[in-house]
Amino acid sequence: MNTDGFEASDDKTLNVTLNGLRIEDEAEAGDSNQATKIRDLEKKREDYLEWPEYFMAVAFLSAMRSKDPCTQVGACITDSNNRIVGVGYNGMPIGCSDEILPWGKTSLKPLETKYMYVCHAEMNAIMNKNSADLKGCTLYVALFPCNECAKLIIQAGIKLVVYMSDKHKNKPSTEASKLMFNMAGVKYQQFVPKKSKIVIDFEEIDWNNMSV
Ligand SMILES: O=c1ccn([C@H]2C[C@H](O)[C@@H](COP(=O)(O)O)O2)c(=O)[nH]1
Ligand SMILES: [Zn+2]
Repeated sequence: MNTDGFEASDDKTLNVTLNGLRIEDEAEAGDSNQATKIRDLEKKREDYLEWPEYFMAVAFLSAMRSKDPCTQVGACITDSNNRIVGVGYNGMPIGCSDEILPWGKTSLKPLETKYMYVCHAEMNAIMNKNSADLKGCTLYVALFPCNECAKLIIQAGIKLVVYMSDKHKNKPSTEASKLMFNMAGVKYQQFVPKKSKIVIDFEEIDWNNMSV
């Protein structure tokens, strides 16, 4: 065996011993791509999701549950140990049929628009909490919270809001949220993704390269 842990055998098969396991490869001895690939399996991955990206991705995944035809919003609340303590997305209240309540927004009759009924993602994430309280927690959310959600966030004791888009930044509701956050000492910061894409392609998962 050479110093790389590779063993050239007579039949031109590359035999590699990793952690006591013999990995046999069809590649010719000296195939450096294959050698690099196998060596990479011994090192810690470097392209894993960092916490903020993971939590924002959970918020976006949750948004995919929303039945709102125009805007799907998701939220994810985490504690100081990086544990997820609540997730939510915009939807109709429990027991109120989302087949019957309206999803439109253009009717001149307020009762015939979704705005009268839909629970915002932030509200649902707070209500869905699985810990005793949310004091000192962080909320990851797709849109900068409206003033109603800002009140809930403050009352829940959440201390940091990480948002993706502030497309409503000129709306009075956003101004009110910021005013209240500033007064209450809730910090907010825009999320800057390090990866432009996070993809889960069930058909592309390479099970052969996983030890599960
Ligand atoms: O902070 C927010 C703001 C909005 N939402 C929800 C409420 C509605 O279901 C949609 C907004 O609908 P538009 O058609 O874009 O007016 O988003 C939320 O969950 N959180
Ligand atoms: Zn809201």
